[in-house]
Amino acid sequence: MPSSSPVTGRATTASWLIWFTAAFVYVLALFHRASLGVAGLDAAERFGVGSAALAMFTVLQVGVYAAMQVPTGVLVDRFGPRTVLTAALLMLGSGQVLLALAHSYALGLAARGILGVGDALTFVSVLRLAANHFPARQYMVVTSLTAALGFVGNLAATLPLTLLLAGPGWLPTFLGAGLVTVAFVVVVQAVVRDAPTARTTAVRAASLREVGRQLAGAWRVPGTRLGFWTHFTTPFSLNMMTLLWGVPFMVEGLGYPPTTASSLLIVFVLGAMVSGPVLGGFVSRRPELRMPVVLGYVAVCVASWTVLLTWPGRVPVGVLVPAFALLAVGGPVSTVGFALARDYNPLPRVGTATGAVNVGGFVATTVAALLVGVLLEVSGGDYRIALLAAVVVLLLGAFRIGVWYRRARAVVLEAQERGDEVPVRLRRRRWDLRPADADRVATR
Ligand SMILES: N[C@@H](Cc1c[nH]cn1)C(=O)NCC(=O)O
Repeated sequence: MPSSSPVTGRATTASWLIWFTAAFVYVLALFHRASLGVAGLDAAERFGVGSAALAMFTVLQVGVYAAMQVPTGVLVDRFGPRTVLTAALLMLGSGQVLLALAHSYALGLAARGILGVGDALTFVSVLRLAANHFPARQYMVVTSLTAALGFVGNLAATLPLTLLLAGPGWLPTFLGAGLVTVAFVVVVQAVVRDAPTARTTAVRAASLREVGRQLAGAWRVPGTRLGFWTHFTTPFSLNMMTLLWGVPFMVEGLGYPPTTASSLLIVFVLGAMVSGPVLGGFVSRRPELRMPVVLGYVAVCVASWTVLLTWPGRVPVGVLVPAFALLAVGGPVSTVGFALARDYNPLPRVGTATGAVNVGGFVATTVAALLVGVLLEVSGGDYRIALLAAVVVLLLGAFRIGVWYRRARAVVLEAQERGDEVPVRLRRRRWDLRPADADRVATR
């Protein structure tokens, strides 16, 4: 099945078919990831646990996801995305089947842990296929389309899943979802090819030392580090609200009925789905503006949180909707981090670098979600105080973006001034590091 050359040429129908099949695995992963959002109350009843124990499901799942990102990147570079996607489907499916059958809290936790591993293996594999099958200039569009399509899985895990749980019930719903996921292995094996030519798929056993060198090599690149902090700062508000604190904030903090609260969560999903392709198209046409877009988003995000947390009295729906929609844009903006990893690392190391970047957002999500929980306890349930944790994480991320943006620019400017080819040409600004400082950064 021939497809485009990885860096030049045009993507073919085969490239799109391979991408779509892989992206559908991501849709399944997001469905499984978000499924406990609406099944939380059923889970609490089934396992006989309270809200703190219930929150552990999310923290464990996101924590496992974050911890698995670097190993995932290494596995993708080592075994190829097709094999890793197959493993992802098997883990996602078996985790969900185990959850369907589980009657104890411990088994339920184990099921979500297995599912978290499967989830962790998915996104980086899809991006690696995009890097292999599409020319570099299309990478950002394909990445944004992947993220947008994934949210279909999120949507399926809202009202349709609620109806399935209320109708057929826990066992048939989760068992069916698990088995369909395992069955999709057949489609992946039939359609997905790691790369357009056999030459680029060749896999060689790498020693642990080589793996370490690969990771250190990716991490040393300022573009990877800038990607990490971009991903740390931008999607966690969306994740934290949709996976854990959105509904409690609106119900307990603002006094909205649970049905209104869960309907308002759809604003996050639609906001990310709609803005993703628009942003991806814009940034692919104007890659030199991708970091200004990230910085602009951070400013908008700080403003949105400030409005939400300082609004006198109950925040009205007319304010919640635009604020949530703006926070949701962080999901698509985070894909800039992957484009940085793609542009500043050699192709055989892109999986590792992408995995390293993807750790950022999920570490930030875990830290912010935990901090909110702790601050809720300490403040006696005051959401205005507890959600300040999001602003603190945001400001930390913004500071680190500033540091690594200057360092990454310094390296690119120097290469450009030497006459080397660079992925995105830059214009030297007054606030750029001086060449002497840039030399120090490059050799560090
Ligand atoms: N680009 C983001 C998009 C996102 C964040 N949360 C849900 N989607 C991203 O990092 N995706 C990785 C993933 O596994 O969802």
